[in-house]
Amino acid sequence: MALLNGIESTQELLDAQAHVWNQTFNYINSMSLKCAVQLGIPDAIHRHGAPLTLSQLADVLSINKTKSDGLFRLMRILVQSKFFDKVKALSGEEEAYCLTRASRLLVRDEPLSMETFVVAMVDPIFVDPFHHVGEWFGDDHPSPFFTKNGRNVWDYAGVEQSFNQLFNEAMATDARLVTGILVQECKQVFEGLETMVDVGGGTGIVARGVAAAFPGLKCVVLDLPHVVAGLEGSEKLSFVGGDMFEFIPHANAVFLKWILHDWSDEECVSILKKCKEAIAGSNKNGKKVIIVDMIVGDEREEDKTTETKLLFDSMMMAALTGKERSEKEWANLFYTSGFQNYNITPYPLGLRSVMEVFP
Ligand SMILES: C[S@@+](CC[C@H](N)C(=O)[O-])C[C@H]1O[C@@H](n2cnc3c(N)ncnc32)[C@H](O)[C@@H]1O
Ligand SMILES: O=c1cc(-c2ccc(O)c(O)c2)oc2c(O)c(O)ccc12
Repeated sequence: MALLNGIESTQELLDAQAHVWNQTFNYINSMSLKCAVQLGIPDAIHRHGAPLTLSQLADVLSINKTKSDGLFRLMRILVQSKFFDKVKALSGEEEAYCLTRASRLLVRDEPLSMETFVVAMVDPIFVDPFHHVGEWFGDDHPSPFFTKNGRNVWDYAGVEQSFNQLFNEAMATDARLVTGILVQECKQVFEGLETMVDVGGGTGIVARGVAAAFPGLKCVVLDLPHVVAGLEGSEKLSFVGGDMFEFIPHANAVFLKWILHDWSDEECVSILKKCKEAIAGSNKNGKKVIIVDMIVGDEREEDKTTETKLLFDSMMMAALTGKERSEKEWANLFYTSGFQNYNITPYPLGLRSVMEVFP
């Protein structure tokens, strides 16, 4: 006899309950990560230069002594989620915590640190829109972020300086990590270019790195006025405040990293048409649009990769009007915008691909 529609055995019933628990409380993984970063646990272990026992960790973090059992439990869940490892302490039998690859990326002030990214993305201002997704399905607003804040992300950044800074810093952490890989592993994409405009290039980290790596190349960063305000260029790098839906400075190539996934298909076609105009005047053979974004729907990939891409897709829906696209959806955008062909370098950047689109 079925215990519940479709559930035949006690084991199935209990497995289903456990699954509901697991998914309901999944956010506690994010919050535990937030707490580790807030307390500076990755820094403490890094500074010590060797694994730290629980009591050493409690000492260096100056936590309230009555809370050391809490620290043990926080570390236990973070070992489970692979942010720390447990090893034998140098001094003897006691167990001690060391960094994993993931928590090495959370050490503050390291060149490739993602600490600011984590701090930003678990801040209530970034999390709140997710409490409004249900409401958004019934209203006329373009995104749950809009439902919550009465403005879209970019307008909000224009009026709330703290949000603007947090968002730009979060993006900069990714730009730092990606730039080194781009200029080393994807040289062929930039070789031969004399001018490139990084549209929505934020604070200019990618453009600065690419310009430095290719001697004959000058870069322009186009971003909204509140993003580029006060930024200093150089002989090889200049900043332009403006709107990519209105005008994109002319160049041999346009670079778009983490731009098109922010926007709907119609909005992407408008952007891509402006990109086409920007490269049209160039007499170089190499004229193209270079896109760095994810491609979803590769059946050979691991479950966790697909899950992470779908998390990004949901984030684009909650924060903006964008989405993560399959290769077919990307190709559709390119052809609808008047481009003739494209070339994909799959996964030089982990979950993201590099797409070159030709007029
Ligand atoms: C997700 S961020 C990506 C930043 C950068 N490309 C990176 O990957 O680090 C999107 C960028 O697009 C910019 N942006 C949004 N609307 C824009 C517009 N209409 N014109 C130019 N830039 C815009 C934002 O200010 C932001 O810097
Ligand atoms: O990591 C990101 C996070 C967000 C984001 C914005 C507003 C929110 O309320 C929110 O919860 C998340 O926006 C991004 C984006 O727009 C990108 O193009 C690439 C990455 C991110």
